[in-house]
Amino acid sequence: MKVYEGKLISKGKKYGIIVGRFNEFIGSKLLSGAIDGLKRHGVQEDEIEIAWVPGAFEIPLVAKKMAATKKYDAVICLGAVIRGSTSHYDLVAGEATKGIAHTSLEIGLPIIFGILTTENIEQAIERAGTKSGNKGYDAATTAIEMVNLCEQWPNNG
Ligand SMILES: Nc1c(NC[C@H](O)[C@H](O)[C@H](O)CO)[nH]c(=O)[nH]c1=O
Ligand SMILES: CC(=O)[C@@H](O)COP(=O)(O)O
Repeated sequence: MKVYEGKLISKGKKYGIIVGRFNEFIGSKLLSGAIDGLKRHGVQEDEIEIAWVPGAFEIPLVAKKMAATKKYDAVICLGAVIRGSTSHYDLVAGEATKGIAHTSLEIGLPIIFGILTTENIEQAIERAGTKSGNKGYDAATTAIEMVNLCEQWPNNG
């Protein structure tokens, strides 16, 4: 029986990070967590490139542009969509999710979903480096694992 696994160590791989500026104080904590997660698993500073976008809705387009360059082995998407009092939350969260999934499948590159979608600010704070960990860090380790896993079936989209 052959079992495929992606190791949690990075050597010579490049990572693009996209972070939404909306709810910036959460986004910047996710970004710090992601950088920490990459560096702790062997990624060098010059192997990381970061793009800030206005909000989560803009993340898929920039993910597609970054992925299309073939310069990165994975792209990590970070942001925080926090429910307000209108239907805006569902639209922004839904489009960001769909866009990221679609782009990842279309281009055949790991594009990691590290966007918080929370009912309130407390839930977001809990997931941005307090009691529920840091989802940016988790997104970084997911990216490394997926890069190593996907390398086992090269050049087939
Ligand atoms: N409400 C949130 C947004 N809204 C902004 C959109 O993402 C977008 O920038 C705007 O509609 C212009 O196209 N973005 C978040 O990331 N988080 C939110 O809670
Ligand atoms: C998730 C959002 O878009 C949110 O900030 C919008 O809040 P509201 O629905 O109260 O306009």
